[in-house]
Amino acid sequence: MIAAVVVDVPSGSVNKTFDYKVPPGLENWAEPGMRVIVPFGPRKLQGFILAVKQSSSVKGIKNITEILDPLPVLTPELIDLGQWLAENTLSFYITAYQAMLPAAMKATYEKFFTVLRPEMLSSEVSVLFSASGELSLNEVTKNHVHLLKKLQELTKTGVLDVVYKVKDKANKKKVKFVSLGNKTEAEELLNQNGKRAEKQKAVISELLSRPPGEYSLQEILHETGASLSSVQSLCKKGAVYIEEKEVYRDPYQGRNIKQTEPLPLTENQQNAITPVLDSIENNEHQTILVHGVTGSGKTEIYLQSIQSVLDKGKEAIVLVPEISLTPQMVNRFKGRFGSSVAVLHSALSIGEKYDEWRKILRKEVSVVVGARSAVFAPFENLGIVIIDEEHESSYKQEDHPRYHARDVAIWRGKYHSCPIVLGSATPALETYARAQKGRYQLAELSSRVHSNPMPEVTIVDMRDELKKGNRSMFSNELMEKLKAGIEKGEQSVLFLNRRGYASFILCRDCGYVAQCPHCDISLTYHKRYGELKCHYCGYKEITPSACPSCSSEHIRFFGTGTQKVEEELAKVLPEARVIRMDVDTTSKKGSHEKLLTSFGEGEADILLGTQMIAKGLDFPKVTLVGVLAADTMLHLPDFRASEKTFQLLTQVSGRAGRHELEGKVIVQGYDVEHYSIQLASQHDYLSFYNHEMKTRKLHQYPPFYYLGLLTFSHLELMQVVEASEKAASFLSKRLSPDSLLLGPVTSPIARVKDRYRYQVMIKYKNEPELRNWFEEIIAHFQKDKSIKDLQITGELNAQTLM
Ligand SMILES: Nc1ncnc2c1ncn2[C@@H]1O[C@H](COP(=O)(O)OP(=O)(O)OP(=O)(O)O)[C@@H](O)[C@H]1O
Ligand SMILES: [Zn+2]
Repeated sequence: MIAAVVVDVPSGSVNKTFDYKVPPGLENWAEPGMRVIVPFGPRKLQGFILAVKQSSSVKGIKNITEILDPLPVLTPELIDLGQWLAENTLSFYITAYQAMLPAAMKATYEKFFTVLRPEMLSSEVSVLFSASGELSLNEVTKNHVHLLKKLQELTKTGVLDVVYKVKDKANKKKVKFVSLGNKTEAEELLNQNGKRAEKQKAVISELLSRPPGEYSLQEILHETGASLSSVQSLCKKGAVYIEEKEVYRDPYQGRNIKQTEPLPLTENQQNAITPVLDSIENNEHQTILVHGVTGSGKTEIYLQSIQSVLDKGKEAIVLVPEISLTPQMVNRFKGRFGSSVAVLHSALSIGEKYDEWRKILRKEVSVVVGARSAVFAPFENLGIVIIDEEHESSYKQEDHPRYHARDVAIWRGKYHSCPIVLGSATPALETYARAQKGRYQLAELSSRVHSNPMPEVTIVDMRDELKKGNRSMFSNELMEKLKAGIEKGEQSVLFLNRRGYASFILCRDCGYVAQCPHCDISLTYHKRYGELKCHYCGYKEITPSACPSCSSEHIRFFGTGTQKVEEELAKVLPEARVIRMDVDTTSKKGSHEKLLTSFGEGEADILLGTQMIAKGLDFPKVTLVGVLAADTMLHLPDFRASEKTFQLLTQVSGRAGRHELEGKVIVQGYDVEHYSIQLASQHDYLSFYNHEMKTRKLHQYPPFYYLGLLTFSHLELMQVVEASEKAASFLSKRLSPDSLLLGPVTSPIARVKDRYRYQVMIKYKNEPELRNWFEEIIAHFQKDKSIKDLQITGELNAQTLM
């Protein structure tokens, strides 16, 4: 039996499968989708079996060394998907497959010495080896460095061998359980006297008082105050059993989640859910855009769609943006579907993620709620994929493999003949355009569930406030409304748009701005640590007390951070109880949830925060939303700047007046005439869409054109210039007349980590060969020995130009 294996070497020359023999003992075991260890040149590497066959045309093939999985970790579907993914994102097969699995399963190797000829070992060396004849290199370098040279010699002369083993990053969690052993033995113990026996008796009585079964040893120790050794001696006497078992780490353990029943749908919801239910009923793939204003009850539509998928014995994936994967959101799914829900997001530890993922693989759950990569959940009977806030840029991975979760979902929807539901109050332009063209079905929810109107929005031009003599960061109207809210016992959300609003250090005398010495970007000020930090490479320095350029002392922190807003608030509204949510206050695990819970329980009047409070929150008492600096994102060098501004303003505004109380929104900024701000304040998605589509058409941007992007980076400027010029001229000879070639030009961020960056952009409608040309260019420079260390990334459908 022969296995075709892709190995863990991300390089163009090995981006294919290699044939290996399956040793006789393993023939009944080896299956496509399993991870294996194979010899590769002098190394042993991890790989995936993609196919098995009877014979190979390759001569002298080697044996598989080890099979790592008892069952395949990639389903046949995922094996196909990985191939498609690699080809469409210009990445290596191995990278695509690894992206589908939890990080814990990615290979890290530990080297071991093993003994081939024990009789040749001196006693000094032989004692180091474990009973199984292994000694890890790690152990040697830590504790027996002086023997390293000797061990290497022994390896050269064939006394020892070196093997590579994959280290399981997520050591399975084991827990000790205790249960009652021999009952007469135990009861007899209760009658004994003696001080030491007291604790043992307590353990016995505790176990006798409970229904027969296994109880966590830790819990029993805690309950009885007994020590581990006293339970161990009970165990020796046969009165109890101690057993160690593998358990799942459950991040949601002990949480009290209220079960919810399906709500009777409103007429609007009924209309919107119909195409979804039809698609489920008919086992027919459809992509359905649920375009519903904020608070229109999209989540209830998701929940009831999932219910009907589960009723058919199928499985569901729900994707939510990382940032809104809040406990509030998770509880809505756990509250309806209980323990059949697995949750995957980046706040979980590597081990927790691995455990959640194994529940999916073992078919112990049928619903997954997770961020982007949950789209690869290894379900085999998928009945629906729901993408909430489908316009969010976090659904695009900006690293290899550069996939968009929406594309992957639709691929899987076709494979399983099931619906893909895209939900948003502000769909991406691309998505809405497809819905208008009929490629997606459109379901509209134009009003809120509770029959209150959309909140009224007032736009305040802060230049006018300044003219009126108001120098604070809050307009008069916002102040009044905040005060009124506190008096009425209602709550407010204050949103500070941080993106594009760097807090930088500026010299008021010479205009010097502190810049990263390795990247063309200004350093961000972190008050808490008194340091300046580069968000691209992590470079840090102490905040200077005088200007490094002109020595002036008037060097000051500029820009507005949430901390500054909080300080200001304390001055002008001392009576307000404020909860601040930003990266600083939520860095500790669980703090995010704590802050939101206490806000939900009315322990604060104002929730102040950044992007992380813009979405998904549903608090009935919030009647006022204030937006500080609505316009900052408009000036980013990004053709989606207007779209992102519109989406964000709509989302934040949507937090106000979601239930019985009426909502009010105040939007502050300097460039407030901009159509994205004006139309967001009128809750007018369609006009925004039409306006923005005209702009995109005029400037030949998506969705009218795809953006192909080749980015070159190198430590030397001349190298990137030359290489990108070569690539541009190669492409210009081949592109169809309808396509546009732009560049080479410097990237919007011209240097990152000391590497200069240049890019070539292609705007195209139909260019079936583009992928091959990109691959050719990349392969060409990989082979070219005269340019070392040139990095090229290619994208066929770039989302940003950064
Ligand atoms: N049919 C219904 N009857 C009563 N209440 C409902 C119904 N459907 C939804 N709701 C409630 O209405 C509120 C708003 O719904 P939901 O949060 O799902 O809106 P949404 O469309 O997801 O909004 P957003 O886009 O702002 O997140 C929630 O508190 C939800 O429980
Ligand atoms: Zn930097």
